[in-house]
Amino acid sequence: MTTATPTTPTRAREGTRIEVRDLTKRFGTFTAVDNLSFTVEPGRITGFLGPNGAGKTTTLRMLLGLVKPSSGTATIGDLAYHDIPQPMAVVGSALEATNFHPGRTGRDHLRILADTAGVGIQKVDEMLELVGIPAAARKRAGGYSMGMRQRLGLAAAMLADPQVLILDEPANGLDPEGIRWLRGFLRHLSAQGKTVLISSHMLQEVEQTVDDVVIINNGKLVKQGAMSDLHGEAHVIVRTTDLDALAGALRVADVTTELQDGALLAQTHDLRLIGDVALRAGLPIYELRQTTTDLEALFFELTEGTNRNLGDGASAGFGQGAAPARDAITGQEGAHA
Ligand SMILES: Nc1ncnc2c1ncn2[C@@H]1O[C@H](COP(=O)(O)OP(=O)(O)OP(=O)(O)O)[C@@H](O)[C@H]1O
Repeated sequence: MTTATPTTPTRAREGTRIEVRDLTKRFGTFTAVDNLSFTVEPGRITGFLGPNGAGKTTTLRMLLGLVKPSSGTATIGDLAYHDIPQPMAVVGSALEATNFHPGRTGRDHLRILADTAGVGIQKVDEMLELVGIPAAARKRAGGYSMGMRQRLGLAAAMLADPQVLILDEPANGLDPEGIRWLRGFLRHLSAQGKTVLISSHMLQEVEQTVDDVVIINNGKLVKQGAMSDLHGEAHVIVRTTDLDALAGALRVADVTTELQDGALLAQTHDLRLIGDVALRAGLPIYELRQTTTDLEALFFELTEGTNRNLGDGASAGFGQGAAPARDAITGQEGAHA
């Protein structure tokens, strides 16, 4: 049996993994990213989450070779971005939706990029079609809505059909229909085995889109895992006339319950089982539903109270974080890197 396995076919089969190991970025005395480690798997959509100023963009910029880490590594398919031979063919990224020259049409933007990436010009129209802005692409990007800029950014990222997609706040500025479209678009890509990493400062915004989450706060990892784990165990809330009688009947069916706000909270996700038990016990059902985790509350719990970007007296809501150390002139995070 031969042991010589060429690297590229193996990667193509297994997909390309993103690995962040002990990554730290200091801006002067301020630690924006603090010893961060996580992995992003191919064939899955991973949400990179954290409140404003948590260090998401800085991490993504280090992954894309735009900011030099103070220590640690960030690799894509085992290689640092600068070591990837044809990076645009491996990684597509959209970091800032506002980054387009306002006087240039969307189509011209893509043409220039296609040229740089050595991609045929026919790909430009194909991508514009794919992201749903073929008509708008003939207009100057300066007149684009935020949603249109997001779509153009996505088209640019996809031009060279990369294996890995890294998108900074791609849902920002999209209406509900746009978010639904984005979800379908990203699902399609992950189903092809592509590695998709998207950042967001709102868990709810991406909860139906992502398979996995990496949550950070103050530059540090708070949680990594499957989205389904965040939802926790499903329980059932059931309301009837005689809670004790139903609790007894459920105990016989091996379902434990506890009283909660005048209802029973049953340790199962099986609505039908509860309904059948109640029917057999001759008890009417007034309410029967699965409980769902309040993701906003969970996200708040994971990141609350300690947000370094919120000034005194500011409530720890999301979307309110100031970014005090951001470059005042360019607004670019990597400006001093
Ligand atoms: N070039 C820089 N110089 C100094 N501080 C910086 C620089 N770039 C980022 N920071 C600071 O690092 C912290 C992390 O910023 P970053 O933009 O990575 O956060 P984020 O999680 O992407 O936030 P947001 O959701 O607001 O985009 C912030 O406090 C920011 O002000």
